[in-house]
Amino acid sequence: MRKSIATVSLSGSLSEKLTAAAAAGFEGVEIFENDLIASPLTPEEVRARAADLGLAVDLYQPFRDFEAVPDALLERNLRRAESKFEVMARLGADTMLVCSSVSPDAIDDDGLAAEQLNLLAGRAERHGVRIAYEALAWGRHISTYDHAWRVVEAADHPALGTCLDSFHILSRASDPRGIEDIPGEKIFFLQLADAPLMAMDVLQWSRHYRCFPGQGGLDVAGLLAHAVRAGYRGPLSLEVFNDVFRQADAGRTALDAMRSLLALEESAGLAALPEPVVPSGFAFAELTAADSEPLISLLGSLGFARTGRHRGKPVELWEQGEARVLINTAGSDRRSGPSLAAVGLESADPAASVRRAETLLAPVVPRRRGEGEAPLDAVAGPDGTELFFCRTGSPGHPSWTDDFAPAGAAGTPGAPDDGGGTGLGTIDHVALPQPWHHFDEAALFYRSVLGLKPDESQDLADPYGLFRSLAVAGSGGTPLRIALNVAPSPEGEATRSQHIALATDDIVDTARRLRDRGTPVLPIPANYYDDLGARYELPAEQLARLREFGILYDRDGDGEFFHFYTVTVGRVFFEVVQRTGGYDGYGARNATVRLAAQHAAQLGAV
Ligand SMILES: O=C(O)c1ccc(O)c(O)c1
Ligand SMILES: [Mg+2]
Repeated sequence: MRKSIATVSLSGSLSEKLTAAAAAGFEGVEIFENDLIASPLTPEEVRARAADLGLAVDLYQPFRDFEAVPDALLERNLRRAESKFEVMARLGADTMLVCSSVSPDAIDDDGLAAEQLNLLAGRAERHGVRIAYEALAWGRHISTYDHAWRVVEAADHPALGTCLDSFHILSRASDPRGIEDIPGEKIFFLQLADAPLMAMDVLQWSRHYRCFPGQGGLDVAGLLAHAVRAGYRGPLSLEVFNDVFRQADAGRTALDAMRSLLALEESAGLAALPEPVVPSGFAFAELTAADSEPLISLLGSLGFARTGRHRGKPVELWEQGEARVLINTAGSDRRSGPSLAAVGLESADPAASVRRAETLLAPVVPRRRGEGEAPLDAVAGPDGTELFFCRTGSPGHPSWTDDFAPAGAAGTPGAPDDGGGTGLGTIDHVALPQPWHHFDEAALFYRSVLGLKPDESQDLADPYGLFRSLAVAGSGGTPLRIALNVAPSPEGEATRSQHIALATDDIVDTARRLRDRGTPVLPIPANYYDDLGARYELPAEQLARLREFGILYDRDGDGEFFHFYTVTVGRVFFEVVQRTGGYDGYGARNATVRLAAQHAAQLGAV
């Protein structure tokens, strides 16, 4: 369907908003009145600018506080409307949004509201304009979509229809099935917005926390399907009031918005996109380091062995069990230290993974491929992490591992025969910090592009601010898991630490081996274990082991989670985890202790 966006959803000047919307592929815009009033461009110039960009002005909005007023006010309101119709003619807009009145002057009388809306529609018709009447969730007397429709139906004018807005409908938990009782041609406009589920005043919720469909907790796809079944064929228009988007780059927000609409059409059964290929696990995690010594020393102490060297690039492969880490010493910044630059995702069909990603506007990473090297396709995630689609060691398919020549000499640290591993077998998850103003974008990206399912998002206390985290995961017994987070730092900049979590079947055994090998582990305060003893009836012996090795603990039903951390090198640290009994989380309740311990360790190091 045709895709539009309200200018209120994007940052910048009106002209910047139009440019961003067009660049992302939108076909129309809703012009928000304040954006026009604040613009130095005349309505004619806005119209010409939009036309040059291939954008139609689908809606002029909003006109407020019109209906059900005493006679004296009615005349004034009609005059006000006339002057807006003139502006609309200059803009080339043919539909005006009128939102339900919030004015104390409005009278609680549906008959009067209908009568006056009929008058307004008559005036509009003479200007070639249609009126789309929308119930604001906080309207004074009319606040639900079905009520607004009853009034529109009673007003019975061809130039009057209704505007449905998913936020107003779903925020009030109205039953959207009633949309199908409205004749499609009387739904003049459809505005789409999602929002995180929050218990708060609905006006504040609407004006500050709306987000693009797929980024919140409302069933926008279900609502859209009802509107289409009712016969609605007009634009799908995003109207998102959001404090973060107001500050973010408009071009980037517009792309995020378009990705949201593409995924929404798919969810509502209106369009078929290339199927997502849900990654089944991690092929590798790639760390870049100009000086790889500290990293090599840490990986070696974790029991990893250097098993391969890339045939064409300064990249080493380190392995333990099925956990693979690449160390790339080319072109990275010496000052920032080691960082996680890429992850390999196991895909049953890498080419199909890329097709899906491209369709959803993920930037494809240009790839220089040496002669005879396996094809390796990557897209960039919202934080810049490269995501490679891999099919590792599958007979009959090229594998990225073929590009590595065996490495490692007996007797050197990290050589395959240096005494064996420490029980670490796979990458359990990776944690990727996100820029704070792209957090919602990241959630939608991983969900739509990779077909991962988001968990509930968590807001946790960090000693110096708020730590926000959202996990996304695939399916199956050992699903691919990625934790997205935003953390503050004392300098006010987001903490950019990334981590790789490695799984063991016996965490105490692994911890003991690591201690023997001198692996630097993050110390956990004794108070934590006193509290753990009070909260859970853990056997004294077990509690003592946890305390001894700095292991954190969480429980969910019958499932248990044990985990501890290494120190941080550059931007990166490792976590060791053990899951039992179907535990599906990440030990979020321990994050506050972990973050405090990391801040303390950092201060200690300074
Ligand atoms: O918050 C508002 O005032 C407002 C205005 C116009 C809309 O379409 C809307 O949904 C909300
Ligand atoms: Mg609206």
